Amino acid sequence: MATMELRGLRKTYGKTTAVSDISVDIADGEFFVILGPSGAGKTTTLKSIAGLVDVDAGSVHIGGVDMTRVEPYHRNVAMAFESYALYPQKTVSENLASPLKSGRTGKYSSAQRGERIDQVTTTLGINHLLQRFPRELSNGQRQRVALGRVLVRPADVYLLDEPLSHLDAKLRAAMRAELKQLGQMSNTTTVYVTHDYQEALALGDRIAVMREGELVQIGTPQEIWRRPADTFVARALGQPEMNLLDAVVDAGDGGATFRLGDGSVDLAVPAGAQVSRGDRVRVGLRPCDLSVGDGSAEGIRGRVLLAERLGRNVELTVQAGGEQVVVLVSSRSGVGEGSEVTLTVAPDDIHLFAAGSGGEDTARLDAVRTSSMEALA
Ligand SMILES: Nc1ncnc2c1ncn2[C@@H]1O[C@H](COP(=O)(O)OP(=O)(O)OP(=O)(O)O)[C@@H](O)[C@H]1O
Repeated sequence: MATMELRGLRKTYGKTTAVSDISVDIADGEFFVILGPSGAGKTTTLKSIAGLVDVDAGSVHIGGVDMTRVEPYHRNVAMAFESYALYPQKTVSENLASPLKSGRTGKYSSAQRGERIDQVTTTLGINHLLQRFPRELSNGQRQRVALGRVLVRPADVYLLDEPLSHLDAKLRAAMRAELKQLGQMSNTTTVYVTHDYQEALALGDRIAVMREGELVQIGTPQEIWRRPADTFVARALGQPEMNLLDAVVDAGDGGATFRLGDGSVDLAVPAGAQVSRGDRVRVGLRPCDLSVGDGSAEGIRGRVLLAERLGRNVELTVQAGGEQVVVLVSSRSGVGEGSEVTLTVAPDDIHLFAAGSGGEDTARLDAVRTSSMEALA
């Protein structure tokens, strides 16, 4: 257990800046998730904490101690990689026991080792595999054993790099719950890297969204979901992605009207957004926040172009003015292709971003710095 402070971390590889300026305080026992697309710098950040890369600038403090130039072995940090390294000639049981026999963990009695292995194997659902050799495991099983090898070892900090990436969707969802429970039980500070927003929302005490080497927003799952700081964060959370519709404000101050394409839509301006008549904006609407009524109701009028079944839901693509709006409805709603519909949304679910040209990401107009960002300032 330990607090962790990262200050101004920077790592470049030739002309590539993998991590450009990362600062964050992570609390003792916190489950901290870094969410970002491929190449954002997530793994480099973890390796910087573990001491597996030499940072060009900045510092890493663990438990209040400056670890920036300390050898990885002396940091008391355990890291799980996406690739799953196991000893091929040892059984699963022996693979799990070996981290407890070496170095600073060598002090554990065999009873304590047994207890620890039991706890981790139960959580990861791998007790039945203990006598097998790695070659007798599926990729998903091997990944769980590799994760087990990291988690059996008591450490100040666990660094987990996409540890569920090789599991099928059902097992991933089950393991999310188990991992969360294990994190709470062991109360060990954990930094967890993923590009799966559902995993981030389910697991994180806080989430940092990363883009091109920088942390764009840090906040609780609720803060990041409710108030994404810009359109990049908004699009990173949710599948299908948030609709971003170009609009013009018809009347500012309070209940405004937006012109969407050639139609007008009454949408309340989110509290705190400074907009006036004539301003160009991007209105963000999550597909799951839109309700579909028949064409006679008030709201965004449109026609269903496409209805695609996704399990229990149907994804509708609605042509509304010059815009296409994606909506997620229950398959029982009975709305099909060609239907005339009206889309409505609760005022709280309207996100307003600055206008942009060429599709670049733009900032939230009612942006408030989240508590966690303020703590850093
Ligand atoms: N050893 C290296 N040599 C050169 N470039 C590197 C090296 N490691 C990482 N990079 C580059 O640094 C950037 C960040 O890489 P990193 O692996 O940290 O991203 P990531 O967010 O973990 O991506 P992924 O989700 O694909 O694992 C990328 O552009 C990558 O190509």
